[in-house]
Amino acid sequence: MAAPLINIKEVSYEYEQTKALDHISMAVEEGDFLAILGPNGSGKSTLLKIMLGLIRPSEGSVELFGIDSKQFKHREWIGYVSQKSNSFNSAFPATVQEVVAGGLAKKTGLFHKLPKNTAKQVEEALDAVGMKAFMDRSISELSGGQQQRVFIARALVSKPKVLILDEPTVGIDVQNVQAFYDMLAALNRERNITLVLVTHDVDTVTDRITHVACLNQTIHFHGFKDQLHMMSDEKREAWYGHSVRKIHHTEGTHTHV
Ligand SMILES: Nc1ncnc2c1ncn2[C@@H]1O[C@H](COP(=O)(O)OP(=O)(O)OP(=O)(O)O)[C@@H](O)[C@H]1O
Repeated sequence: MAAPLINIKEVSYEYEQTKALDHISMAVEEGDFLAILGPNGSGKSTLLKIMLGLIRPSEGSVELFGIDSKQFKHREWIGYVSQKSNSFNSAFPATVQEVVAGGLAKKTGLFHKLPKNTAKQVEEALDAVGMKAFMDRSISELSGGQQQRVFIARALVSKPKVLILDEPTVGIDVQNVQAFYDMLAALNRERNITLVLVTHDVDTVTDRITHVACLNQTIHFHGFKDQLHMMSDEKREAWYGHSVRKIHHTEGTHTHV
């Protein structure tokens, strides 16, 4: 069996005053569409930074594509869309295709006119997120949800195998959240991109996701999304605290907490 794309082994992480992660073990397999869920301050961003190799665990180890993360050289295999990617200066003068091409800038350097091959890659990435028609528009003219799609295209342009998204639906209105998840699901299924997304909004978990990890310093549940309702009351309480409504699974549509 192929090695997991991301394998977190007994990882703990401590900031100066705070223990953010406590002996976390979890694996992300090729083809997973995983949502990491947890309340504010539960360690979600810290876990992402560990997966991305931005910080090193205080204890434990991480393997990426079967290689110890300290030796791992193919950072371009892991794309990242940060929480703040679309909170840029709204007067930013770039076009959509320039923003997406920026995802290749490390490889190609800065350019005034896109080389032919780059232009094709940019077009493909925009097509994957349903934004090809907006190629020549100024990024500042787009809605929050459209900008988020463009930033996903920017991460996709270097053809990552895994895409990690930190709270991608923030700033997208309720009516468009489902369409946004449809787009992510198409990337997952049709383009075989493994997806890991983080959110504290449990209501955004939809049928599109295959796996769920419930994090609050430790992992309280990790498995198929359909089994989430089997989590015991004690576990749920320990995970999310007192404000949690009981998880129920309604005719295979949404999973609410
Ligand atoms: N740079 C830092 N220095 C010190 N403590 C930090 C730092 N970053 C995070 N922490 C602490 O570590 C814990 C986990 O934070 P983290 O940002 O990983 O949580 P989160 O689940 O992503 O939260 P949110 O949903 O609010 O974004 C919190 O108690 C936080 O205060």
